[in-house]
Order: sequence, then structure tokens, then C-alpha cells
Amino acid sequence: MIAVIGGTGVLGSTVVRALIALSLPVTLVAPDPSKANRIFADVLPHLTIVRGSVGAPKELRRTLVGVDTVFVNAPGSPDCGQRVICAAAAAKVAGAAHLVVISNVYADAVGSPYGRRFFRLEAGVKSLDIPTTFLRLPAFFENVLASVASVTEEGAVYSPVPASAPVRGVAVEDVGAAAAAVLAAPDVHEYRTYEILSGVHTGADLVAALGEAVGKPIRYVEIGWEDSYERMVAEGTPEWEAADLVEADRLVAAGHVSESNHYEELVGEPPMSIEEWCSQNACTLCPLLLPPASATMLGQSGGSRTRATTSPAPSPAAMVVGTPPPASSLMERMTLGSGGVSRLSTSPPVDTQFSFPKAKIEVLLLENIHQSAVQMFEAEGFTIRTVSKALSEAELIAAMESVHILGLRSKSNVTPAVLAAAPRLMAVGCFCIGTDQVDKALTETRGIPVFNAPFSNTRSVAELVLAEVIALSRRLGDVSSSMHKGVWNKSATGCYEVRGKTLGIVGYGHIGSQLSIMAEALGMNVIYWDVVPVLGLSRTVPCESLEELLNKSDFVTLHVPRSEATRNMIGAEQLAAMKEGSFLINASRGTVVDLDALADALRSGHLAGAAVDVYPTEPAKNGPGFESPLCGLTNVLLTPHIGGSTVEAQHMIGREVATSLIRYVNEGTTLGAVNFPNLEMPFSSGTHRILNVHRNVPGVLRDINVIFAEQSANVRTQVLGTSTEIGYLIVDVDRYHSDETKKAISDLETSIKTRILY
Ligand SMILES: NC(=O)C1=CN([C@@H]2O[C@H](COP(=O)(O)OP(=O)(O)OC[C@H]3O[C@@H](n4cnc5c(N)ncnc54)[C@H](O)[C@@H]3O)[C@@H](O)[C@H]2O)C=CC1
Ligand SMILES: O=C(O)CCC(=O)C(=O)O
Repeated sequence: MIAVIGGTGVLGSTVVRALIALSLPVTLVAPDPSKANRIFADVLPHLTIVRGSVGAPKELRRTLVGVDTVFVNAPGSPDCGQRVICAAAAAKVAGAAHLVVISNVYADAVGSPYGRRFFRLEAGVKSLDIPTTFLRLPAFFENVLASVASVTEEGAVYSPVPASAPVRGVAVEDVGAAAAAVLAAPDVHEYRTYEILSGVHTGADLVAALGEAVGKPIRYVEIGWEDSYERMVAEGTPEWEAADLVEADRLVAAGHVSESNHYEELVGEPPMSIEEWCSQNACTLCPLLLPPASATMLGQSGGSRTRATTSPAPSPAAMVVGTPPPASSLMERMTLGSGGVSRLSTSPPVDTQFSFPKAKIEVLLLENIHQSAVQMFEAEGFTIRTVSKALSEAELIAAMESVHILGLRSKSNVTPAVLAAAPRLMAVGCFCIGTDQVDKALTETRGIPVFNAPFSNTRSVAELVLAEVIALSRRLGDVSSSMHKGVWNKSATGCYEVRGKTLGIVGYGHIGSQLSIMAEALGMNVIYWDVVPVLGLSRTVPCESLEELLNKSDFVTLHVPRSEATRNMIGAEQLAAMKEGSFLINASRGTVVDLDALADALRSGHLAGAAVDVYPTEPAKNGPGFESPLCGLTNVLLTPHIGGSTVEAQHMIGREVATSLIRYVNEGTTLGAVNFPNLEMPFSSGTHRILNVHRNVPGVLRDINVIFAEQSANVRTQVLGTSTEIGYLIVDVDRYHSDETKKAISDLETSIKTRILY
């Protein structure tokens, strides 16, 4: 058993996840188990969480009894040595066989204060004489994500370190991989010290890579030591820390760069370079590097401006891990500081507060929504509740009273009764493509936008379907299950190549069209049918009718949304119209196919096989008990609605939908909403923003503008979008009048929802 102390920050949680991925047994020792429960909600079955802290050594000793290896990760604060030594002593008394301790590449008796601190830490742990491995780190590349205020506002990085000075950093996930490699075989690595670094780069490299990743040049501005110190103090850094940081910067500027790097030795491949890291994180960096107006907007909407779109969230504890002199001043300060998002910024601090405390914004995430979304909401400071399964209507009704943001996938339904029980609901996020599970008409008239992820899982579905085309054609499901039962049955009967066969795609949208290109690459002829006239890609040919497609196809695959028009779109009549010996694939919605009719067509041998991923009713959670008329039939591949279930798709969906929801909360932006006018408006400085959803009847805009006029409230910018039912208005108004103005607007009889952002 491995115990992890300090596992709820960015680094610690990365290590915990890396261990879980290796199926190693992990106990997380956390001072606040409820926080740990939230952070690891998606992997709780693989993790034991126990209360414990280095501040309570007796309790810690009891907690560590029975543990073989203890991983200790401590911040670079002045007391870090004491804390780690205390944890190490508890591990020794509890009988642990190995220790793995995070240290710093600059651990050095004569180095910067940080270096000296880690030097003493290492010496103290060694004096306990327990087999220990030290992992020495520089700063994390991820710190860039939390320290781009000056970049967003001025397109500049300020640092006292010359742009050409060689420095080093590392990606958090690389540290996680290296730590997991050591923890998987601690006895091989004991009494060794490893430096976990990326290659050498410079401040100039950093800004070039950042600029390249986000498509906008960034300046590296060298400033003096005093200036650097004063900026930090002026922006709230404690004097001792600012002084330590300046010392650390001096060390870097003097060319103090570690030469060794054991990453490859431990992990077996090279670590990520700053360029690779920037390019991989471009989509996270881009929203942070918005033009000034938008950057101000993020600042105005909450205390954590650069965290609005960051992931992972650099929690204070994690930012101080692995401390000092880093890749650049920028990175160093984020590593060392406890919150220094704006340390390098020259802009005045934001002097206003969010209209509603962020911690009071309650987010309920159902159906195992990916951690990428959880991290983004956490970084915002929202209160998050996660549930791994879908909730029934009754369960949702019981849960909705205090929920502001609801996230779900395809199986929880937002019905009128659920909406009636959700007085605070601001927005719904469908972490999938389909939005049929939400009553969109009612959410619209209640002023609740619904967002989804229209693209992120389309490739995954197309790949699954392509695999099924071949698998059905070679009867792979049946032969594999015979082999598992010990039956060897080598035969070519009923098995065909797919080359030259015709694939008929019903619904030629994002998934259907991607699939068509992939199927053509296999040498298939592709035809399609869509209610909307769409241009076929490559050599694909449109059909005049569904019937024509069914008559001509060897494989029919369905990619239409759930709607009244698609309900039982494939029933007995359509199945009869399909070619003898053809195949049906449904990865769209369960309502599209009449399963009893399909079972009959399969039993009669009219169809040679089918692959089905979606069902009219689907279980709310994983486990036994699934039933279908298709169970037990020959050459039928049944999958549990996994078309979009890949790591890549879920990660991207998490970020895509969380970003939309956060932008709606912070800015009122409704881009991508499926039931709302799509609006986005840059903030005007010195204003407050009023957001108003109203019934779309004549005269509303006049009534609202009369209020502005009567209160002499100067409107800076105003945008209105309407649908048949509602109007959505965003107004930036001079600060002095906005509270009264907001109240007067929300009192209008036509108003549905009104919010103000300070
Ligand atoms: N199995 C799974 O895990 C997943 C299933 N899906 C399902 O796949 C569906 C399709 O996804 P996309 O291709 O991204 O959607 P899309 O909206 O890009 O394409 C749907 C296409 O179907 C067409 N269509 C609508 N009604 C039709 C009808 N009655 N007859 C013929 N064509 C019709 C539309 O014009 C459109 O071109 C989604 O609505 C969702 O229900 C999506 C992702 C994952
Ligand atoms: O994986 C999911 O949660 C649902 C996928 C899906 O059906 C969709 O994206 O519409």
C-alpha cells in the first residue's frame, strides 16, 4: 500500500491519478477528506481517503500503520522542511519501508533561501535513516496558466532574469509519471536522488512558445531587481517571500542551471519540452490571452481572473511545491507564491466584487462527467457536487433546490417537474452532443441556457462504427465469445471483406460525414440520406429517399438526432426494405429503431447482423440487469452507449462544456447555447454588466432604455438577441447606477431573469 501525503494539490493529485492508472493501491492522507472526495470523485472506488495531517503526528502515525511506501509532497513555505521531516518520522515509527519525497533541483546549502530550505529538508529526512528516494523538481510549466495577467493585459512577461538566461521547468504530468515509476518499485530506487526536468530553455523561448501556441506575439520585458521586489510587495506578496523570490531570480540569472535529468531513465521516454507543452495547452492558454477588454472582463467577474479558464487549477498548496528557480521569473513566482496570479501584472487590482459569491454557486455534475470539467469549476471556486450515475426524475427533483449549474450526459432528464424544483438554476450543460434529454422549450422560457459539446466526441463515434462494420462482416463478436468458452471454430462461412461493399449513412451530419471519409479509405462505396440537402464529401452519393438507401446498402448506419421525426424511423417496414444479408448499426438514439422488429429481422436471417450502442431505456448506472430483445442473438454486437466514451472525447467535452458554463456565469456569454440567442460582448472598462432575459414582446427594449434614461445611467454598450419566445440583452452601464437599474429592470413584468456582474 502506498500512502500519499499532500495529494490534493495539482502535483499530488497528478501522482495519485498516475498510481491509480497503474492499478497500485493508494491511500490518500488529507486534512480535509471532503475536499479530497470532491477532487477524486471519478476514481473513488480505486482510492482510500483517510483524514491526517503533518500537524497531528500521533494521528498520522496511526494512519500510516500497514503502509509500505509513503510519498510526501510539501510546499516550499518556510516550514516545509519541518513538515516533511515530521511526516517522514511518522512513517518510520509506523513501520513504512520506503519514503519518496519531493524536493527541489536547487536544494543547496549556499543557494537561494528556497534552495537552503530544501537542502535542510533533505538532510533532516536522511538523518532518520529510512530508505528514501528524493525527486527534485524545478518550477512547473503549468504555472504559466495561473500567471498570465500581464500577458493578457499587455502582451508582456516581466522578469528581472535576462531573456537569454538558461532556465528549466517541467510539466506536472511528467512529474506524476516519474513519481509513479519510482513508487511502483521503490526498493529499486531507494537512497537515490533524481532530478525531474525538461530541457534547458530561456525566457525568450518561453514567450516564443507561448506566442506560437496562441498565435499572438508576446514581449519579454526585463526589469530591475528592486522593481521586481516592489511590484511583488505592492501586489500583496509578503515581504519575506518577495525577497526570497528575488534571490531565486538572481541565482537563475547567474546561470545556476541543473545539468542532470533523470526523467528518461525513469519513464523511458523524453519529458515534454516547453514548446510541446505550450502547443498541447494552446486551447487552455488561448482564452487566457484574450484582448485587453476580454481580460478585464474575466477580472471583473470574479476574484480569480486567470483561473476562469484554467485547468488544472493551481491550488496554493500545489503552486508552492517543488519551488524555486524556474524557467523564468514568471514561472518561478507562480511556483513559489501562494496565489500570485497578478504578481507580474502592472494593471491596478480589480476593485470590485462578483455579484454573487462564487463559493455559493453550486454545481451538480451527474453521470461521471470528466475530471477536466471538475477542475475548471474548482478553479473558479464554485461548490461542486458529483454523482457518478444518472439521477431519476424523483432523485433530481430532490437534488435541485440549491443547484445553480447542472451538468449531465445522455441519461438524466430535465423535465418540467425537475425545472419546477430548481428555483436557482442558471444554466444546464449537456456533456455530450444530444440535448434531447432536456426540455429545451421550457428551459428557454425560464431563462436557462442549455449548452452542449457538438464536436468533441464525433470522431470517437465514427471510429466505433467503422470498427463495427468490419467486426460484423467477420462475425468477430461470435467467434471471440466462442473462443472465450473454449470453442475453436475456424470458418470463412458468412465472412466478407468490406472493400467494395456499400455503406448507407442515415443522417449526414458531423458523425456521418466523418465516417464516410473513413469508410471510403477502406474501399467502401458510401451513400447517404439526410432530410437537409448536404453536399457529400469525396465520392459519396446522396440518395433521394430513405427507402432508396435501405434498398442499396450492405451496411446501414444511423446518425440522426432523437426527435419525433426519427422515432421508430427503422421499424419492420424499413427492415424489410433492407437487402437480404445486410447489417444495421445504431449509435444514434435508442428511440430510432424498433428493437422487437430488429430482433425478428435478425432471427429470420433477413439481416446478417447488427451493432447497437443505444437503447430506448438505458440503465442509470453500471452493473448487472441489462435486458433487451437482442440479447443472445447471433452476430449482434451490443455496447453500453459508449460511442463517445473515449478518454480523448470525455476530456475535451469536459473542458468545452465547462468553458461555456463558466463564460455564461462570468460574462453572460451564450455562444453555443442550443436554446438561447447566441450573444457575446466584450466588457467596457469602468462599467457593470446587466444581463436580462425577457419575454419577446414588443416594447421591452424601449421600457428598459426608459429605465436607463430616468436613472441617468449611461449605457456604454448594449447587445440584444431574440428567439421567438425570448429576448436576451447584455448591457454595460456606468457603475454608479447599476444596482438600482438592475432592480428596476427585474421588476418589469416582461423580465424572466436579470443578473448583474460587478
Ligand atoms: N452513441 C453515442 O455515444 C453518441 C451518439 N450520438 C448521437 O448521434 C447523433 C448525431 O450526431 P451528429 O452527427 O454530431 O449530429 P448532427 O446534428 O451533426 O447530424 C445529424 C444529421 O441528421 C440529420 N437528420 C435529422 N433528422 C433526420 C431525419 N429524420 N432523416 C434523415 N436525416 C436527419 C440532420 O439534418 C443532420 O445532418 C446525435 O444527435 C446523438 O443523438 C452522438 C454522440 C455520441
Ligand atoms: O457518452 C455520453 O454521455 C453520451 C454520448 C451521446 O450520446 C451524445 O453525445 O449525444
